[in-house]
Amino acid sequence: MINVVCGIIYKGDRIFIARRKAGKSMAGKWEFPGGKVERGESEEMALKRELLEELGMLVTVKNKLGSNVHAYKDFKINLVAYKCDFVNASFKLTDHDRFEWVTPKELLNYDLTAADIPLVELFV
Ligand SMILES: Nc1nc2c([nH]c(=O)n2[C@H]2C[C@H](O)[C@@H](COP(=O)(O)OP(=O)(O)OP(=O)(O)O)O2)c(=O)[nH]1
Repeated sequence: MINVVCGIIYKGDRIFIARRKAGKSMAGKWEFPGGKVERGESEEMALKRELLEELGMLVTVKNKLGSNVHAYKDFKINLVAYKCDFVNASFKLTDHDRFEWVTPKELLNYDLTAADIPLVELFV
């Protein structure tokens, strides 16, 4: 099982989502950004590190919203979601090719990764 942490990043009433770029696994799918938790790292540390690396983004990590275990064809992930408040960002994208700030209701209009869809119910 792979432990992945992602941020439900709020700016006012909108949430940040980003599209995985060509060449990545699940290219073209939208996600809540984040990444794999490394050995010795807390989930909060991993999330802050990944957001800085992938988006040049600084957030305040708040409470854990929930998690979802999803079995893809080749691997299984435990995707843990934390509520975050946006602070600032350079938006220099390394792993994504688009991003949007959307209302919770708009989220399901995007082609999210399969693991993300049950998470949406936690905050819509
Ligand atoms: N960050 C993030 N990853 C997600 C979400 N939903 C989902 O299935 N994933 C998957 C995609 C990846 O298999 C894994 C996250 O790893 P990652 O994107 O940090 O992977 P990586 O940099 O090592 O690159 P790659 O091997 O996936 O190409 O979790 C999500 O909402 N956010």
